[in-house]
Amino acid sequence: MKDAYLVLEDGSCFEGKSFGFEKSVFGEVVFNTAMTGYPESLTDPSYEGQIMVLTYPLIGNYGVPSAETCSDGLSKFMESGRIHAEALVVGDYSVNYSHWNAALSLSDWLKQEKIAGICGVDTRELTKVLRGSGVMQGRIFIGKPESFSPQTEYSKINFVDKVSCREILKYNEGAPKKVVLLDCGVKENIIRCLLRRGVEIARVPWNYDFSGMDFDGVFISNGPGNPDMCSEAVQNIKKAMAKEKPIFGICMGNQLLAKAGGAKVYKLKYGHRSHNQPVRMLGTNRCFITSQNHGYAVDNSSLGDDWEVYFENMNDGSNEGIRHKTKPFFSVQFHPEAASGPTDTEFLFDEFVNLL
Ligand SMILES: NC(=O)CC[C@H](N)C(=O)O
Repeated sequence: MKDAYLVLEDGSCFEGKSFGFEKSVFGEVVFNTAMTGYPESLTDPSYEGQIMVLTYPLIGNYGVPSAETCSDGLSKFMESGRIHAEALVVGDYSVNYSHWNAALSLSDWLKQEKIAGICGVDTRELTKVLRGSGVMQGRIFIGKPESFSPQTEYSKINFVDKVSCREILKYNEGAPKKVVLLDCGVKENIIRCLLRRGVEIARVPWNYDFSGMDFDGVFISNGPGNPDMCSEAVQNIKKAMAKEKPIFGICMGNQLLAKAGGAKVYKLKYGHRSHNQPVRMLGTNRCFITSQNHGYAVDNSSLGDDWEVYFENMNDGSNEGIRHKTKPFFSVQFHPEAASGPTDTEFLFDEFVNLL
């Protein structure tokens, strides 16, 4: 294994060994504290442009499932057709793996997908740096480290345009209820969750003006990067709101619906990326443990009078969802589809489909 380094924009340097594809890449360095789920997280399009650091020390021990797809083109086990993270940074890489569903090792998968990976890094120490200073950009070097200063700002790149579908894709055609799915980089388990509830889906590109389509409801997906880069989507969501049909959004979908309702988003210091984020449904004592992956959040103080906070994060009080006071529009910042993570909030898909 070659020596490999992660150099952060503040100059800190972490040394490890390359266990993935040998290439120098850069990205926004973010940490995820989940204990499992690296196949799903790596293929989550919301990680486009980011270097993923896993704090759980033992990674790779259950291998990676196969990339096989179903007849509708959706992946059987992954969240999209490829790895989206720019690189993976772990503590102990487990060379031996064992799982009923494993098809190959994590190392072989990274090499096959041409994604850099470093192991042997004290990822908890690295996480303390990111928690202290906030997320920052970093670069992976193979062989010997150099100094690094980012050329482009993460927040100025339209990553959604890189991961959204290019043409309309239909699923379960002919079903009685039709959902337009605005694809900002949708995780495939969201599509599976909707299909299990018997709806037809028209998956449209992130900037497609779907307002003239025939639909019973709109779903706004998760997606990478800064929601302020998606103003075309916000305009089209505003047009859809005028029709007063049900709208449900997840993660980026929460941020875009909030923006369409006139609210603002801001960047969190180091985001929420884990399987154990506690959220409370406002106005109740119902708490749920949720799976999350986001760096931006809706500013509650900017919500208009027609809107209310639906969920709040019990760690830091930040917004975890919004709801219109009189119309069937709601969205959440966490991931009710899980994949990976707890499934406590999957009932939100039922609420959406029941409204159609
Ligand atoms: N998973 C997501 O949809 C993330 C939304 C947005 N890119 C953020 O980081 O906040």
